[in-house]
Amino acid sequence: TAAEQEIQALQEATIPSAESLFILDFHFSDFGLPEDLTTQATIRMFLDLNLVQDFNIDYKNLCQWVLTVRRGYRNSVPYHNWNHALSTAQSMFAMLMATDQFQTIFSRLEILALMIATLNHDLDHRGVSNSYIERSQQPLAQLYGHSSLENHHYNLCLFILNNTGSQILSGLSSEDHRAVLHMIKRAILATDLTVYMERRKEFFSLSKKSRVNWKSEKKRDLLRSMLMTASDLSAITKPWPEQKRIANLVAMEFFAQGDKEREEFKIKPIDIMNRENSTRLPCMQVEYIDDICYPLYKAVSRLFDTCSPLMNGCKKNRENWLHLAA
Ligand SMILES: C=CCCOc1ncc(C(=C)O)cc1-c1nc2c(CC)[n+](C3CN(CC)C3)[nH]c2c(=O)[nH]1
Repeated sequence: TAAEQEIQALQEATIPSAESLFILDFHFSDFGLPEDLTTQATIRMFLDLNLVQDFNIDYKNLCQWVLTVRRGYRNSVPYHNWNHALSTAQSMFAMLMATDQFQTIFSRLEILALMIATLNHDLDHRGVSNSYIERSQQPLAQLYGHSSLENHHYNLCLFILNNTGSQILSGLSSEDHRAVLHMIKRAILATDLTVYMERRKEFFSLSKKSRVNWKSEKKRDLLRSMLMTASDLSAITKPWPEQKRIANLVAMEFFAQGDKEREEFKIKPIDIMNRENSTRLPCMQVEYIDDICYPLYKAVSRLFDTCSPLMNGCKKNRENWLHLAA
């Protein structure tokens, strides 16, 4: 079948180096990257983090797993699609590869969990938020209640990992298997912005300490969650042409939800989802950066200065949006 041929082609492909794919760069953009190179870039990340070797991952299973995860995203959705999943995983990869401290703070199993979680964190996203799902009483809301979407993303991640032919965790001991699934679930649920807003205060105070004892599992869990959000929102740190392009995709998706909310629920959508506010998009972006993004990148950069390109990119985009808002 076509799927089997695609797995075969990926399995036989010579995977380009990280340098030639620019996946070590914080300013990486997958814009224009052909689809088959996006799957090869994912394989390259797993290879260069030594995960294939450390966890005895069968290479054919890894290829099938990557292709199945890619197919799990809807290309009908402007922003929350495979490209967003890949960029999120690449941001995590760039931070992990740039920061020696992460190699000592995190175990190999934690690195594996973060890479699986970033790639799977928005699986089957429909381009609408939790609040829309809950209001429209979609089955997902009945099924999962709060963080309904993130629970759905995790369950699909689990489904693919259990699928014959894509069981990349089959080489793990049962203890490691249980531990990595727990960390993957925590990491995916951490990408719900409400969870991030609840937990970030503790992280910000940690970032002001001169020294942090990362031996504590509680602190490492918090750090993993914050790095998930830093990766998830990393488009806000990209060079202006890329940020502008992404903002248009996000706006398309948000305004489409706003239109549906007006149509189906006869309600006025929130500001960022209200197409009538599109002229105020720049100043909404400045607010978004000030309230949600910049404080996170500042805290991460304070703890790990190798990640400061994320903070600087975010600061630069604030200036760019402010200039447009004037
Ligand atoms: C209409 C949207 C304009 C474009 O918006 C964007 N463009 C680009 C990026 C990016 C990451 O590069 C991000 C955004 C962007 N994303 C936003 C999100 C989801 C992460 N929220 C949540 C929902 N709200 C709670 C109610 C907080 N507000 C946002 C915003 O104002 N802008």
